[in-house]
Amino acid sequence: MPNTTVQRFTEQLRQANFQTWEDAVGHRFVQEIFAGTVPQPVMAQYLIQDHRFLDSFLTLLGGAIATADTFEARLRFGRFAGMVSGDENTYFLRAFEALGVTPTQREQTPDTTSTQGFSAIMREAAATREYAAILAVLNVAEWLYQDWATRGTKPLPKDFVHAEWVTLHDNAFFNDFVAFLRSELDRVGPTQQAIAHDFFGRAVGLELNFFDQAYQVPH
Ligand SMILES: Cc1ncc(CO)c(N)n1
Repeated sequence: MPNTTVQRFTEQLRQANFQTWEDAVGHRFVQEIFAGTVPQPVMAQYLIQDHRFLDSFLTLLGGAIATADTFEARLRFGRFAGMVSGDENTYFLRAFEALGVTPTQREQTPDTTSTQGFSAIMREAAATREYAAILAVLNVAEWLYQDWATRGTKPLPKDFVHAEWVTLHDNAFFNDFVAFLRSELDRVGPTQQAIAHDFFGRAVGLELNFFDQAYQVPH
């Protein structure tokens, strides 16, 4: 019997980048987060870089608020921007404190090439003013993180720096938001396939590089 199942558009995007996606969600960093064994210099480097990622990410969310075609979508992006600017940002500040990362260290650490790459692709996606392009990057950032965070084994490590990095990406609010992002891209992506594939594929590559580059510090 012919297989007549039509895959969701977001599933097609993931399949088109399957190996890179799997390499990212199964990365050593993810394994060590669940084991509670990420070396301190690696966690510090990762979070310094990721706090900058968050800044560009908020720019992209602003683009989503501006280009979404429904009020309901704008409200959801607005609520998510509130969470990122609140709970998630305070996690970073508490983690820097616990890891002994000083403001000077944060300032003096240069951007890695993947941080620069993320900043550039998020600004590029926002500048297209194409909702599908913006959604493609948002989907990778949030869905790929939800995927690794929900695949790991419980119980979580005791240390909040490790445990909370999992729970920030595996909770009811976050899971709902990822479901919303996917349904939006399933809805608007099929008429914007080329741009959606382009941004999605590049963002998956950057996610893998981002994990790799956290280990490019002495540890
Ligand atoms: C690099 C990266 N990708 C995705 C997320 C999830 O928002 C994050 N915090 N950092």
